[in-house]
Amino acid sequence: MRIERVRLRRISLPLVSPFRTSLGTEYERSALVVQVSTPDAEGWGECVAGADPDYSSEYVEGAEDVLLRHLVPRLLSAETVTAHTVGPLLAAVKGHRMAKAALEMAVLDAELRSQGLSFAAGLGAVADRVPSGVSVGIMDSVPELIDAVAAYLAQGYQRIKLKIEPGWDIVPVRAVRERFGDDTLLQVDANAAYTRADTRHLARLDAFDLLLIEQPLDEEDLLGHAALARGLRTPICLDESVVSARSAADAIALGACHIVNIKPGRVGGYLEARRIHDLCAAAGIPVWCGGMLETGLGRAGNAALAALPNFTLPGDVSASNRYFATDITEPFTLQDGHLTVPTAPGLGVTPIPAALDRATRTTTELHR
Ligand SMILES: CC(=O)N[C@@H](Cc1ccc2ccccc2c1)C(=O)O
Ligand SMILES: [Mg+2]
Repeated sequence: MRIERVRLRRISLPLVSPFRTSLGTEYERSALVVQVSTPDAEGWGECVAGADPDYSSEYVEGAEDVLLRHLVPRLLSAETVTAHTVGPLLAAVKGHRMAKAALEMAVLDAELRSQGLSFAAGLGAVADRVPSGVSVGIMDSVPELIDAVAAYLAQGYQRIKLKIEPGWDIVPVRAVRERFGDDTLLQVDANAAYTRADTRHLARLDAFDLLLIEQPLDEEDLLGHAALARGLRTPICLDESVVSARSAADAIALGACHIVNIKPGRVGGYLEARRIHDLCAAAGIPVWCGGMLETGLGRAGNAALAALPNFTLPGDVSASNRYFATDITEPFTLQDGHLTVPTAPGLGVTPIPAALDRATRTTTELHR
């Protein structure tokens, strides 16, 4: 395909409720929507970088700058581009995986739409719906947490993930386990808030029969996670540490993780996400699809990815209304605890022009 024009929209969507993690509290989602125009089709992508470089080194202004200055020009000057050649075309630019992922996603969307193929068909989905889990933030009190979890379970969420940090871990996890019983699927996510010195403290979580503990230590501390894995019964899951298929292979070989949270934006795109899925399947490591407070665009791609065979644990692909009162696409809704995998060509969803315009703060476009 020949890329004629690329449009970047900085958008902002208010969150239905503040979302607090060990990284801080978010009140709105600032994101970047990428639109690629080719003679055959339009393609849509979403950059998952947050407002601040706290989850990873990327942040939305930086992503916008590297796209405009270094990434988009490389695609506009190429004679033809396919989703599989985006990675090699951009390889000379180091890092910036979330920015690259957004561009590859838009090219993949345009390519699949022009072929009349859905993301699910293109990626190799084997299910037409996926079980939906939910990520629950740190709250001001345990009673508030219990009320929030009760509401999500009533909506049908099949798995509860609690954000934890030092000072908010054992007590809230015990309260949720005791209030909602042993059959509730429960896991925690520390966003790297602990250190190796916390091993004995984190081992106290073994009492609560958790599915996993996600990213307890610093993203670069693979040996620390391997040592922690030897000190805990609860399986270790990595998120921030897994930035590519190579880093997934290294983490698994070092015994640093038993489970992987796959996020297409964090690893450079849906094609690398599938490589990690395949590598983990070969290694007997189950995976699940993480969330980055995506709009319906990223949510559509993630629902398709989560339908691949080794995604055997419920992911954080929640309904749109977990985060947004109004999405920029038709909302994803929970049906019997599942999200339906889109079947229309490409992502299967497109932004609703009025909603996209309302959320748009700035638009920049580059032509050939
Ligand atoms: C659903 C979930 O827990 N997501 C991330 C954390 C997270 C939380 C808030 C975010 C806000 C803006 C951008 C990225 C963000 C990532 C995680 O699994 O670790
Ligand atoms: Mg996480």
